[in-house]
Amino acid sequence: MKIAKFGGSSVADASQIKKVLKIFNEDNERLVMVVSAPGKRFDGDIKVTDMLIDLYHLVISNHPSKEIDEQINRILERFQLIEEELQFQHSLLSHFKEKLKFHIAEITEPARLLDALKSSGEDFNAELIAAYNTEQGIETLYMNPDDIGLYVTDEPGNAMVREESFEAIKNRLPRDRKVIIPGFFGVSESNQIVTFSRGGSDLTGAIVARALDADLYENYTDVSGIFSANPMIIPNPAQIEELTYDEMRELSYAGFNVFHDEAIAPLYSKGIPVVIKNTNRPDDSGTFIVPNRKAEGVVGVSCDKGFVSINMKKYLMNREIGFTRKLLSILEALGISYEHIPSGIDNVSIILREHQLIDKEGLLIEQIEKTLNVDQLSIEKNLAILMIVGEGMKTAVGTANKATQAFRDHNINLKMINQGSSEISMMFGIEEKDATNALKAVYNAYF
Ligand SMILES: Nc1ncnc2c1ncn2[C@@H]1O[C@H](COP(=O)(O)OP(=O)(O)O)[C@@H](O)[C@H]1O
Ligand SMILES: N[C@@H](CC(=O)OP(=O)(O)O)C(=O)O
Repeated sequence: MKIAKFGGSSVADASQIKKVLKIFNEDNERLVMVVSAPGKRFDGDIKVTDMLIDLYHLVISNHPSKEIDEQINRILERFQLIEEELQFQHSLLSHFKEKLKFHIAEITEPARLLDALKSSGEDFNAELIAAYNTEQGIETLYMNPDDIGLYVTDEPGNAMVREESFEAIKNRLPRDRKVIIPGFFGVSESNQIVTFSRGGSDLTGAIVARALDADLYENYTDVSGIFSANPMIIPNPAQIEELTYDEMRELSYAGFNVFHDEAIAPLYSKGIPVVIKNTNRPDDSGTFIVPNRKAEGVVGVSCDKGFVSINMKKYLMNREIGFTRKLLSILEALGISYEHIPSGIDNVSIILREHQLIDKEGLLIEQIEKTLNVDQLSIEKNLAILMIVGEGMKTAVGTANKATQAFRDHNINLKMINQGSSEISMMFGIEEKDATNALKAVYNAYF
């Protein structure tokens, strides 16, 4: 059995939806399909998820109801166009309008309202596509996360799957009919809609694949696989045939947003392979993501912005037992997670995503000063992290050389280097302003 997830670009309009349904219907192994909200149809278009977020802001800032209604209509027009172009007979538009109005009228807590509205793009699309497929003669069930038992933690906008979901989904999903599920959200213990982080429909697909012990998780998008670098920055980058789970996780975490960095986690224990494929060119072989592979050298280079480094220096830090534990306790108490901790004998830095510090920067600094008594403390913002990744790096000699030489040749100031113990990735901290040049220089050094 295969689980197929189709991203926003694959379900952005009627012609894309027809391609998607052709792929879904032509293979009986494809029992379950997960869909995103309609994405961008052209450069400059707005994703339905972003239109829903705008709707939330209008509601929450008490804009006149006329403006709120206009935004609701703009969102419904996307679905109306899809219905018209599909020549769909049983319009769902008034039902969708009622659902949006219901969320706005009933949900008072802002973070809850945001998640309920944000989830609606996926929810409406799944219901519409399932009804259309049924109308075309292929009985297709729409099942939402509540129906299938996709239970998540209660962290608005950043949910994680709860363990009991796998058993529930396995028991509740029928095997005798095609099913379409909206991606991107689950339900919490208190029965609230909670979304994953952005791009999270990939996670829904992975969760369903694990629950049904699928043979393959197919992730359809608008490119024919994963490239060695972001194609928006590097023209015609080399395509990757096969990646390991660990390589994918490292690369997607640091900027390969073609696949959500947390979507590998549910697949690990069962070793379910993933293939990234192109809805517009379904016969292209795509990129496989597998538990293990024979690897040589560097497979990909990625770069992501928006990092902060909190740098601490204290003379004889290496002799102070418990220093790092106290530091990590401060982060834990403030609910902050970190990405890297490069350190020296008398200094340590914590690398964080900048958004983690919203509303917490002052408190964090205060706590560090009060508890750790450091000699120097500074915050460096606007950092980018460039990663080179490849299982083959474990055995290759001189890998770092090429990158550092590329930085030197392009006059790029290297702020830090870190290699994890798994030796499949190397991280370079640079200034955000250098990110594009650095990626180009390092890509050319390896490929
Ligand atoms: N290394 C990479 N390989 C392939 N695509 C990449 C890579 N890095 C970034 N991308 C971008 O990811 C896009 C697909 O992801 P996304 O926009 O989330 O698609 P979808 O709408 O299918 O969810 C591609 O169009 C491409 O521009
Ligand atoms: N629609 C959501 C979730 C998602 O996964 O979308 P996509 O498959 O288009 O990346 C978002 O824009 O974040």
